[in-house]
Amino acid sequence: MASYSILVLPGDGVGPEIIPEAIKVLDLISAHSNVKFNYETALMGGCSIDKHGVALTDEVLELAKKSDAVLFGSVGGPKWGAGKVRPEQGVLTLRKELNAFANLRPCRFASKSLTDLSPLKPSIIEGADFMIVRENCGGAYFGTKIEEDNFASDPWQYSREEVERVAHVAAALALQHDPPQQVISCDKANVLASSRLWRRVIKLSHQLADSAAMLMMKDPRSFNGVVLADNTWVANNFWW
Ligand SMILES: CC(C)[C@H](C(=O)O)[C@@H](O)C(=O)O
Repeated sequence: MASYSILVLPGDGVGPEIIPEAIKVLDLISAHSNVKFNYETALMGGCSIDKHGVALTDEVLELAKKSDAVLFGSVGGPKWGAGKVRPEQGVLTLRKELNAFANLRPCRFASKSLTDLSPLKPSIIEGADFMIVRENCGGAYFGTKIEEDNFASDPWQYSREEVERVAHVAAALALQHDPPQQVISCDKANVLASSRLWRRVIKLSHQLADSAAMLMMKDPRSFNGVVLADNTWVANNFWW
C-alpha cells in the first residue's frame, strides 16, 4: 500500500472548520483505495503568530519540505491587521519555498442544486466550468519591496522561464480533454511590460483582465476551459 505524509495547516478563520471536512474526503479515498495518508498538524498564520511570534516557524517549514503534500486551510483576519508580522507571510513563504508556482482554482458547481447559492443567476452560471491557473511565485507579491515612510514599491517582475513553466501547466490541463480545451491568458498588456512579456512567451488567445472580469460575469460559460493569469491582481481578483 502506498503511503503519503500530509502536513495539515488549518490556519485561521474558516480554515479549522473546512480542513476536518477535507480530511473526511481523504479518509474516504483511503478507505476505497490502496493509498494511506499520514497526517501531521501544525500552526501557520495568525495562530502561529499568537504562539510563536511568526506566521511560519522554521520547524513547520522543514516539516512542509519533508512532507509529500501540504493541506492548508486559510490565514489572516482583522485581529492581525497589516503590521510588520502578518499571517499572510506564512502562506507566501510556503509558496516560494515549495516552489508551488501553479495555483489551480476551479470554477464549477459540484451539483446543480448549488447554482442558487451563486450571486449570478442560474441561467447565467449553469454550465460554467473552467480552471483558473494562477502563477503563484512571481509578480508584485514577490519582488524585492521597498517600504519607507514616504515611499513604497512592489516590483512586478516576470522572467520568461516563470511564464513558460506555468503556461505548460495550463496547456497540460487543456490537453487532458479531447478535443483540447481553450486556454485564455488574461493580462494587462495595454499597460504592463510584464504582461507584454507574457504575450511574447505564450502564443494563445489573450484577454485584457478588466474586460475578462466583466465577461466572466456576463457570460461565464464562454471561459469554459483553462484561464491563465499572473499572480498579482489579475488572478487574485478572478477568484470569486
Ligand atoms: C492569503 C493571501 C496571501 C492569498 C493571496 O493573496 O494570494 C489569498 O488571498 C489567496 O488568494 O490565496
